[in-house]
Amino acid sequence: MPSPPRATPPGIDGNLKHVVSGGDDAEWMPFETRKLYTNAFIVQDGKVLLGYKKRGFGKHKYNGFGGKVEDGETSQEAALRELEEEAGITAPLEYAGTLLFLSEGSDVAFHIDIYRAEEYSGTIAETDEMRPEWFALPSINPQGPEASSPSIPFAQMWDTDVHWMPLLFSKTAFVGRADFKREGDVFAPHKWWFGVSADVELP
Ligand SMILES: Nc1[nH]c(=O)nc2c1ncn2[C@H]1C[C@H](O)[C@@H](COP(=O)(O)OP(=O)(O)OP(=O)(O)O)O1
Repeated sequence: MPSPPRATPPGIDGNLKHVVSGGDDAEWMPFETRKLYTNAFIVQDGKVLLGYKKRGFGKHKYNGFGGKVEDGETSQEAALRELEEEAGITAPLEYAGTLLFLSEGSDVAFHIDIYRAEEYSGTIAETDEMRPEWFALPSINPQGPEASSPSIPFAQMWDTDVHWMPLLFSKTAFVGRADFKREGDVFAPHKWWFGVSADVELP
């Protein structure tokens, strides 16, 4: 029997409606402070641009392009700067959602504002940090040109991204939280919750 939806976790606000949640019954991890980050995705012609992270935390995973919001910057300014620094392009980024990410052993919660755009300018370029690659969305037309791109490599991404990416692709603003436990060198998801504003009609 599916378990009932969990209550909205601590640290995320608003009048929200549950979409998906899971994990074990342990408490949500406590945190002292919140650090602001960004993550940006280009979604175009049935494909999404992801970057293979070559160094740093999250190395060897595919992700959007992003990083820390610096002092004096808005999150959107940071998202534009990071997209340019990591993929060499600029884009009319629009807010798409917020993810609160916690990892065992740290009292800092990463508050990640997620952005998307359907067009970009400039030439996509590999950088020291990221190798950009296009992947076909799950809902592609098998006869379309996008079908020649590989499928999104969820097995090589942060494990809970598979739960919110459909909301990103359907342009449904979402909010969620994912707590990860440390298992040796790797981080394993232990509890997650994603939702949307209570007045949103889900596709
Ligand atoms: N798609 C994603 N799903 C997820 O669950 N957690 C993510 C995530 N993208 C980033 N995180 C978490 C993990 C990581 O600790 C933190 C910061 O992520 P980033 O890799 O974007 O930042 P960087 O350390 O590269 O920052 P900069 O050095 O400023 O570029 O946010």
